[in-house]
Amino acid sequence: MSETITIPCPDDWHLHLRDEAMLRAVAPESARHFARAIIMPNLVPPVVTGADARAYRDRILAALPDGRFTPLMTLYLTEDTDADDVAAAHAEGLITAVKLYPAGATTNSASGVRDFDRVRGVLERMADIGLPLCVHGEVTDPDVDIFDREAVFIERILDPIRRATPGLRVVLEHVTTRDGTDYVRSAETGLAATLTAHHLVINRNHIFAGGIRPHYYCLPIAKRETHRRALVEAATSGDARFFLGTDSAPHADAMKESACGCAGCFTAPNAIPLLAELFEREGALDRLEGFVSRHGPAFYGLPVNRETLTLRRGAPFTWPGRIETGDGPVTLFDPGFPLHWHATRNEDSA
Ligand SMILES: NC(=O)N[C@@H](CC(=O)O)C(=O)O
Ligand SMILES: [Zn+2]
Ligand SMILES: [Zn+2]
Repeated sequence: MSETITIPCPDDWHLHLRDEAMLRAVAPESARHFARAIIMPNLVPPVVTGADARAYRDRILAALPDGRFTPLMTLYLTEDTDADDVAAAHAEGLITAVKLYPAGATTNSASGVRDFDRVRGVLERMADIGLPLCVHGEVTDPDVDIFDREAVFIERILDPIRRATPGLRVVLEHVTTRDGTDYVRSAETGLAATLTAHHLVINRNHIFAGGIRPHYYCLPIAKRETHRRALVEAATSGDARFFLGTDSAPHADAMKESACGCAGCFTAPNAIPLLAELFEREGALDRLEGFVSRHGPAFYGLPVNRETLTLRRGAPFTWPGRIETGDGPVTLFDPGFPLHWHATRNEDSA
């Protein structure tokens, strides 16, 4: 087995960088292993207009002054989103996608969509101009069991939207179920999915192992082992419809270790070593490059990074249990097994 692998530098197709002190602490962690990332717009207040996206992009670039990381901006879709503003932001290359949060589905989603008919015009315009829609795919109906919300969303909301807007390109974000991977495979074109590192590792038992484990709580919530296996099969299959979106979602520990803890796992620092370990265990190391470096750019119509990243297998990789931020410590995702792959971005392009 080869102990060193060099691949085009990975990209992260779903990332939360937050803002201000948290942004300054977490952005360098992503830039260590990733050349580009799709930046989620769920700030408070959200990134809704082209002007918001420009200002946020500038704050991100100010936090990463060496120019080696490109933020790919998104707009937060609301019922009042202006299709012309979206089209103008796309035309000037300011945004790469629009993000749909069903109102109330997840962290900072209060401004999201309640009535999907009210965003029909924007979705049609996006289909016309080829701008992808990234979707948090969970229904918010409290009568639907939390473990069923993704499957029900696909049937009740996503499939009808895709049928009503045939040219719309959609990324079903952070897929957590076999229903999700099956649905993505059912479409020949125009549909893809991101998979996180943490959902490839934990199932729902991990959240309750010996007590409640707030650092394994994220949305969509981890599902049964059979679903985790479906995600691992999709990630390691070589199918270009599946690619990495870490959904690295830092919250200060005080916000997670609380009577009503926030959802999100912070995985930016160890997602790539973790995926190398996982793909190695699955006998699929040769497919890691497609999953982290090639399938995402292919879907978004962007070039693969010319810069490379080298993975070296060695002594177990150690990372701090938490990083310090201006908002307090943030605990890193612990996969619960040792990681042996050390990743380094190379200065030279391939
Ligand atoms: N994934 C999460 O559990 N949390 C994300 C929001 C999201 O991606 O749904 C966050 O912003 O904290
Ligand atoms: Zn989400
Ligand atoms: Zn997210």
